[in-house]
Amino acid sequence: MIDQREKLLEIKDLKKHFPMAGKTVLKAVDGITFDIYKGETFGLVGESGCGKSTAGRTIMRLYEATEGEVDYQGENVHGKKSAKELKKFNRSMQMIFQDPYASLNPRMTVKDIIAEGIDIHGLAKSKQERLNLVNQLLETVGLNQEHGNRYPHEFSGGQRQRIGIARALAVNPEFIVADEAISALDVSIQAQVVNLMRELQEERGLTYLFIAHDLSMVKHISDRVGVMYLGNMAEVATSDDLYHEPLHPYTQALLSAIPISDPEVERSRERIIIEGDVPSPINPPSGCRFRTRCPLAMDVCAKVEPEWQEYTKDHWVACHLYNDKYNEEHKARQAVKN
Ligand SMILES: Nc1ncnc2c1ncn2[C@@H]1O[C@H](COP(=O)(O)OP(=O)(O)OP(=O)(O)O)[C@@H](O)[C@H]1O
Repeated sequence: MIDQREKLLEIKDLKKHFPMAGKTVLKAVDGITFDIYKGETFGLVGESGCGKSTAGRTIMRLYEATEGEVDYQGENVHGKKSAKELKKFNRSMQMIFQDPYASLNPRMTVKDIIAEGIDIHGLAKSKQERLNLVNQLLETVGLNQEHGNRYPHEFSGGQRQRIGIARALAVNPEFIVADEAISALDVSIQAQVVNLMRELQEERGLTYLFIAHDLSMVKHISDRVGVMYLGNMAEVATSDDLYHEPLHPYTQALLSAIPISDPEVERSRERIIIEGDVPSPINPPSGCRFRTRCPLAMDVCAKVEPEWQEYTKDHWVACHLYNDKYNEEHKARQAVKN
């Protein structure tokens, strides 16, 4: 089953650097490599500022890549394209934002907001067809026709997110980047929006890149999860593997911070505290970027950047602990401790 998956996107050593004052450069995304399979939900997590949104936007071509490739069904979206090809990409990939209020034009009716993509891509032949499409979309996301004549401020956060989803669906995309799409909503509303997104995924075969800062949020939604740290990918695995057998010390620390409802288990488990703040992406640490906060850092971690390797099937990690050449030092230290 797993080997029949079709790659929708191949992200290859993707970099997005922002030029700052003088000659300084902010390395928001600094060489990430992973695939997204057709029909799956890929969760992307990490602390604030680690580059998740920038990665999502660069994958969608909202930002030009500094280096690397994003192959969408085998074609590099950052390569040279004709206007027609660009339009095709823009239609295939849509984005849902964290704050639907900020991303919905307050002066436009919901009907016109949803119809924007339909107009741009000429998907309706008449006014009536346009209206029919909008009404269908409103129903698809659990709103009704009458809502189309209202303005964004008349809706709750959850309803606004539904409008954002309807707007994204209007052009029949294959791939949707949901950037912290449910983070600002109440927990019960989050569940409703997630259920809607799941239903839409099943009905339309959608592929999601689901960005969130919180591992517990993506746990139930994602087929696979990528953990980012300071512009790099630390680990990618299936949700099950990531939650049950996390390899990277950063993932282990993030997971240990998720509260468990069973007080007995909660009391007995070991919490891994990550000391200090995330270093600056303008001047990231040498070698492994996590080493300044890593409880298991070895001498080599300051000198050599860890290789991105598939350690076990479908489980990728960038950490010297999983490289036989270097982990002798770790084993020796563990032996002394025990
Ligand atoms: N347009 C920009 N120009 C300059 N720097 C930027 C720009 N966008 C993001 N950054 C910087 O790039 C780094 C990564 O930001 P990004 O928003 O991608 O992180 P994130 O993981 O999505 O964080 P958050 O969850 O807080 O949105 C941060 O240091 C941020 O300040």
